[in-house]
Amino acid sequence: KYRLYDGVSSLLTRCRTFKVLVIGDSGVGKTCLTHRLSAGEFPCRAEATIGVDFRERVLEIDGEKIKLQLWDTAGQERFRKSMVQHYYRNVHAVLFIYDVTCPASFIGLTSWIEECRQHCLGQDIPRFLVGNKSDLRDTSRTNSQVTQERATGFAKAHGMMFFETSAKDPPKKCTSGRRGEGQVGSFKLVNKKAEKEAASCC
Ligand SMILES: Nc1nc2c(ncn2[C@@H]2O[C@H](COP(=O)(O)OP(=O)(O)OP(=O)(O)O)[C@@H](O)[C@H]2O)c(=O)[nH]1
Repeated sequence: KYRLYDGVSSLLTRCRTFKVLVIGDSGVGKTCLTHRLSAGEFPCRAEATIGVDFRERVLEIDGEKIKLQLWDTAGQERFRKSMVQHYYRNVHAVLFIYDVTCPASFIGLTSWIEECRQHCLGQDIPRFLVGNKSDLRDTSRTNSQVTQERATGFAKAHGMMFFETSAKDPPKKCTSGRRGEGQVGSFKLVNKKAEKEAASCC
């Protein structure tokens, strides 16, 4: 039986939900990143996503509880198929993920941008470029990796905020607790202009 108490308590616990779409080539680490964001740890094993997996993270921003609903989508075409149109419905933000040690996954971003265009994703929807696996970055082998300069230029050209991170070994959190100082949670902001924008939006 539905009681008044249940109604009031569900009203009190309800919070605004934001749908965040996570896209990128297969193997770039979408599952591991969303797992890190929701559970705070690197999963002990990750299998190829089929269709979509959902994870959640509740944040408190300026005293208000906000729920991020992370849509971890399959990078492999054969596991996406007819579901794609559902991914793009009522999206609040998109994370474009690539692997910093895999230039092909960076080049592949153009087809993910094209997919967004085909599904009429509005230009007003915030887009974030995320270079994952920074723990594997080898500074002596810049040719076989995606440099931060290259990614910064790409992000600027496509109106995205750019972060580099590692689901496995994330950069240390900002200790001062203030925003816009180069890090947002365990994501490291690379673009200075974006840094200012982040200070005003999160
Ligand atoms: N070293 C390192 N390995 C990572 C990191 N993130 C993911 N991996 C590894 O990369 C592989 C692929 O990770 P997934 O999270 O399954 O990749 P995905 O993008 O979800 O792949 P699909 O589901 O096929 O689209 C796994 O072996 C992970 O352990 C990271 O930050 N650092």
